[in-house]
Amino acid sequence: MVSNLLKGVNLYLIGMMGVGKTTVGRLLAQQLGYGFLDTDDVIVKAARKSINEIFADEGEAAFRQLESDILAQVCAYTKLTIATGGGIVLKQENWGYLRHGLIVWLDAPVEILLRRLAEDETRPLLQDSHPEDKLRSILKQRQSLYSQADIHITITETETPEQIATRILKVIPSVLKTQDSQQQN
Ligand SMILES: Nc1ncnc2c1ncn2[C@@H]1O[C@H](COP(=O)(O)OP(=O)(O)O)[C@@H](O)[C@H]1O
Ligand SMILES: O=C(O)C1=C[C@@H](OP(=O)(O)O)[C@@H](O)[C@H](O)C1
Ligand SMILES: [Mg+2]
Repeated sequence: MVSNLLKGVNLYLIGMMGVGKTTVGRLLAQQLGYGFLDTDDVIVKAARKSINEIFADEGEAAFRQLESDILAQVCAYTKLTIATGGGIVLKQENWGYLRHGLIVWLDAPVEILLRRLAEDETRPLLQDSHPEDKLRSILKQRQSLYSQADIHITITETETPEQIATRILKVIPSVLKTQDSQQQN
């Protein structure tokens, strides 16, 4: 069982908006018998405002601070799957928190992200006249940061959230083995 191997270590899902962190994270938590948290949800509940409202009223920098505060608090707990917001990788200090757990990068071509988010109005950074260009420039800025994850999963158009969760669970043992052997050296 993967959950026995993990010994309560948290899983953090990172990656671009629309890739499925929230959807797949919830399934992974169920399959592992873990709790599930989404940093955006925690922020919305605490602020009693939508992400759009926080960006509009307080600005992106204030949102990023709330995001870091949440991350600092959740890493005190174990047995959690945490879906992060796509921009969590931007702050260097966040990596110190993410590294408490196993970091999974969900990656997808921009075309897929764009199709999924075409009708979506809840991502303030995409409320732009050229959402495709915006997504490409955000990805360019973040790609090297996402690539610091422990696990890289590139999803395809037709893969269901269940199939993606299963694929992640399959690769976890090999990553844990590598980390164990690094610690012994
Ligand atoms: N594997 C998938 N196949 C099809 N649609 C998906 C898949 N994963 C997520 N979605 C859909 O894509 C949108 C974005 O998913 P979400 O989990 O909110 O992504 P993120 O948290 O990474 O922004 C949602 O409408 C969700 O239902
Ligand atoms: O990529 C980003 O900067 C953001 C991604 C969003 O979360 P999802 O990645 O869950 O869409 C949310 O945190 C906010 O709109 C900013
Ligand atoms: Mg999300």
